[in-house]
Amino acid sequence: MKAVTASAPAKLNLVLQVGRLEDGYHPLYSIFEALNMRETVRVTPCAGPSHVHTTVQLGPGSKRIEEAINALEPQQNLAVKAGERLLQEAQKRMQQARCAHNQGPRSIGDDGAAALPPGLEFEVLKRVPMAGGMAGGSADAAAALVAVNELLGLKLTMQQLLEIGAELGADVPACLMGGTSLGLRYGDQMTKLGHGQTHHWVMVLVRNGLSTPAVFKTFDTHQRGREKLPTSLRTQDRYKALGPATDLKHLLTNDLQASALEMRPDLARIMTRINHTDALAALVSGSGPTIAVLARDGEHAQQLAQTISEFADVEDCLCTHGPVVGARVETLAGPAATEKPRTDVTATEKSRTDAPATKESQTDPAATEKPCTDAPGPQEPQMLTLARTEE
Ligand SMILES: C[C@](O)(CO)[C@H](O)COP(=O)(O)OP(=O)(O)OC[C@H]1O[C@@H](n2ccc(N)nc2=O)[C@H](O)[C@@H]1O
Ligand SMILES: Nc1ncnc2c1ncn2[C@@H]1O[C@H](COP(=O)(O)OP(=O)(O)OP(=O)(O)O)[C@@H](O)[C@H]1O
Repeated sequence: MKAVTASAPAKLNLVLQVGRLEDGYHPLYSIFEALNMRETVRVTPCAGPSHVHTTVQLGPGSKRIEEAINALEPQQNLAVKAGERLLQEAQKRMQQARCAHNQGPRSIGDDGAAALPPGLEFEVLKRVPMAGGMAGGSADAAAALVAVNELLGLKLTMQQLLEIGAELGADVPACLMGGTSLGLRYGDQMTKLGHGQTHHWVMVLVRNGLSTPAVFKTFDTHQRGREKLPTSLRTQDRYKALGPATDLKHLLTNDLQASALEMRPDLARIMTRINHTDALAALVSGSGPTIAVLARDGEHAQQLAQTISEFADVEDCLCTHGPVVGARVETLAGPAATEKPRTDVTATEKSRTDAPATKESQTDPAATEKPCTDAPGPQEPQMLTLARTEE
């Protein structure tokens, strides 16, 4: 059994409308755009229990984030959770095959060529900030699902992966699907919106993360939940989400923004200063604290990144764009993700004098961005109703 490497994108909620708390979760009406900031996960079978090592490529904060992620118990890491979930699925299938064939094949493959490994080794190359509101952990889970599906020859469809992904975290389906997508209910009822124009963003990073449950809690304290949410895509939203930046700027909405800004006065100050630049628009990304700034084009994004990176409390600015393809296999036996040279330095780092803001945010050579028209892998259904069923 060979190593498999897969990648998955970060997300930005172009629209995030939030309803009132129901059974521990808030219903949503959200339009996601997959960003060209990709997490890469390399999976190898191993003889012992599953384990994970993460390398972070994020400029100034990398070492700190690396330590925090590597300090997590393997079973708490979303990449491991996702991979183990599929390993269990493979074990279940093998058991069923054994019963059906009375001590039949030892593997999940029809030929019984290889036994299942006891565990999996994950090497994660992280380029999405931790607890930044861009679904970095969910992207790790999405990449791990696609990689382990391939490694174990499970042949699960996109629909099946989306169902499993939704059980792991609310943002995992968006990272699997990529492109521009609508998420209803808990973000688990997904529809792909088709092919949109490219949008250029500056992702403004600050030093400390924000906990998603904590932001939802503040939101509830102020009873900010909408009584009613749209139950299907609003036509005007589709055009704005897929259209040029000049139309998109009129769509951007985040119901969690007020709560995130309230919890973090530093963000509120940065937002005020951004509003005095010539950016088309700015909003908090998901539950924050990252702020997404919409630019006219790539050059404008670089200029904005240069300006904003000088603001107080801004740790770094990353230029990126979307929409891009969802989770996909990159190579069947490529070099370890962590062995790849950092050819993708991107950040406008305040502390770095030799790195002008002229490069795009990450593009792993193995994960080179392509327009989302070439979305590979399992077939994408148009409308998907996923695991979290109504009680
Ligand atoms: C805010 C968003 O990023 C918008 O895309 C997502 O809804 C959050 O996605 P996520 O981080 O993958 O969230 P999960 O890991 O599933 O949930 C973390 C916690 O956030 C809260 N949560 C999450 C999603 C949701 N629709 N309502 C919630 O109240 C719950 O307390 C939950 O226990
Ligand atoms: N592979 C992982 N990468 C990052 N965090 C992880 C991972 N696995 C588990 N976690 C836990 O999940 C928490 C949130 O991580 P993540 O980086 O996905 O936040 P986020 O980007 O704000 O998420 P979202 O936008 O989906 O709300 C972390 O604080 C960490 O404890």
